[in-house]
Amino acid sequence: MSAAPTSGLTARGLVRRFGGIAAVDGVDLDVPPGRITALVGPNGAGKSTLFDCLSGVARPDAGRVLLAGRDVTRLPDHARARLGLARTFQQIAVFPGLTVGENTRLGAEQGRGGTVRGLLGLPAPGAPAAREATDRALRLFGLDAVRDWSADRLPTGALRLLELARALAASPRVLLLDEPAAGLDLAQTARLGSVLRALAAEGVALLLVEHDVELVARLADTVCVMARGRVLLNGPTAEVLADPRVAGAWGEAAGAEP
Ligand SMILES: Nc1ncnc2c1ncn2[C@@H]1O[C@H](COP(=O)(O)OP(=O)(O)OP(=O)(O)O)[C@@H](O)[C@H]1O
Repeated sequence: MSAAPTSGLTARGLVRRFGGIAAVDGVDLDVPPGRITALVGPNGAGKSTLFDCLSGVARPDAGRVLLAGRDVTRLPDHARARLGLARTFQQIAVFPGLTVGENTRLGAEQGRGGTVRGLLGLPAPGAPAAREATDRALRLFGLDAVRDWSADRLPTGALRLLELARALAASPRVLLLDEPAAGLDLAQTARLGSVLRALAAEGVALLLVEHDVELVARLADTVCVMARGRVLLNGPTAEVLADPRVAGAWGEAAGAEP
């Protein structure tokens, strides 16, 4: 087991059971700052359940989650969000009655500005900082032209980008993305890729669940392959993708023994 990094996100010995089934079964994972880590594996491998444990949507039955070196295992999702962890979901979740700009602004207001600054004894970030974070997120995802549209007018791809913009507006230090390219066209996927690389270059720690092999090969620094609740392989992208147990198809990992 590697030493716990002082920043980014770390999981040690995570277990999450549903009845008699361990959906996550003793997972160790490091999501370091400045890197893109991809989490892959066949349907039912436990990827979303692991995301739930990391983001605080679910409480693990055993193990620990560290955010920037701090044990957050018992903190709920909103408290982790204020400490710098943002997450998107497989099912797109935006507020349809609000505009694109208002949805994005919610991310800026729920993000780490408030509590982290508060803990440091600094004043709350205030409207200008939130506006700046909102504007930047909208610009990066090409949504400025539709910022006054009601979110329910957006097609699926743009809705996905809006969810990403809202997560980004929180100025996270750790960003968990559950199938961020689902529903995106080629141009939107390319935009997503360049935004994620830019965030990594700024020092954000990124973890993404992604089924698109080419996107993972192009973007990820490290790939973690899960099967049946366990980590089957974890290492540099090229090495993992060349491993015969993965063989170019995530689904085949299901049949391989660790
Ligand atoms: N709320 C739940 N109640 C009972 N079993 C669950 C629940 N959520 C997940 N599971 C089970 O846990 C296991 C892991 O599911 P999970 O959704 O985490 O896998 P996944 O890798 O994200 O799959 P997919 O790629 O299809 O999203 C599966 O066997 C699933 O049926």
